[in-house]
Amino acid sequence: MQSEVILQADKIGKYFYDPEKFRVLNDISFTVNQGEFVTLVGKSGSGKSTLLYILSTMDTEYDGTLSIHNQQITGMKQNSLAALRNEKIGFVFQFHYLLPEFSCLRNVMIPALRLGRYSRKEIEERAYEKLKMLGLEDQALKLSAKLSGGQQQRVAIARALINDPLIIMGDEPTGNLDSKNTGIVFDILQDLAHNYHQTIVAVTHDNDFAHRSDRTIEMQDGHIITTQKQF
Ligand SMILES: Nc1ncnc2c1ncn2[C@@H]1O[C@H](COP(=O)(O)OP(=O)(O)OP(=O)(O)O)[C@@H](O)[C@H]1O
Repeated sequence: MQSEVILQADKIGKYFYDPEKFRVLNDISFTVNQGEFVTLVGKSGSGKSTLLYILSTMDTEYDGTLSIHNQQITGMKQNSLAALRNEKIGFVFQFHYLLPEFSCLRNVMIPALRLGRYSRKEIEERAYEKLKMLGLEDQALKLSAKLSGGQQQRVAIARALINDPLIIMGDEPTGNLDSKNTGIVFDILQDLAHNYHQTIVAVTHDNDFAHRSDRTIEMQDGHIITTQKQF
């Protein structure tokens, strides 16, 4: 069965001024299919975060075109983009950005409350389901600040999943974790991709993490230099 294309970047380019104009991304083209777990790697300064920011629809100043699930994103108005982002993209960052005064359940509910598609009761049930999927059902009512770093990152993954996003974007999702928790978070992401067809694109500096993903896209000086399947 042919997988659907979830993300398509076509000749993405970007300039910064520092203070002279310089090209930070040049002619970046690739596609990501449903259920693929792709990592973006490359030396510091190669343009990974800049690219992820564009792919996440947060930066709209670039050349080329970006499509998500065959919908052209480039040129969309900011308010439509914000709605699309909340509904279709889940984010997992290096730092979990959970609200410490709220329970884990409440933290996970937030993007769904913002989306406004489900009743509060349904949202609560969905949030509980996602926490259960990540082995955190016993922690649901605890304050997020009371959890360990690894558990907090799993709550952040549950929050990223609450609206059943088309794609999860990770910006160093294990950058703040020890090796044991890195392994746990990697296994969760891989399970989501392989068993739930969740599409994932993550920037990482962790070679081991990258080598275990389905495909690495390596960047150098704003170009893609290799894109290789991992076996
Ligand atoms: N807002 C900005 N204004 C000017 N230059 C910038 C800006 N943001 C990033 N840069 C420059 O663009 C280049 C790419 O930066 P980027 O953060 O995308 O790299 P990266 O590969 O993610 O690096 P790291 O691995 O260190 O996070 C670098 O030379 C950086 O200094």
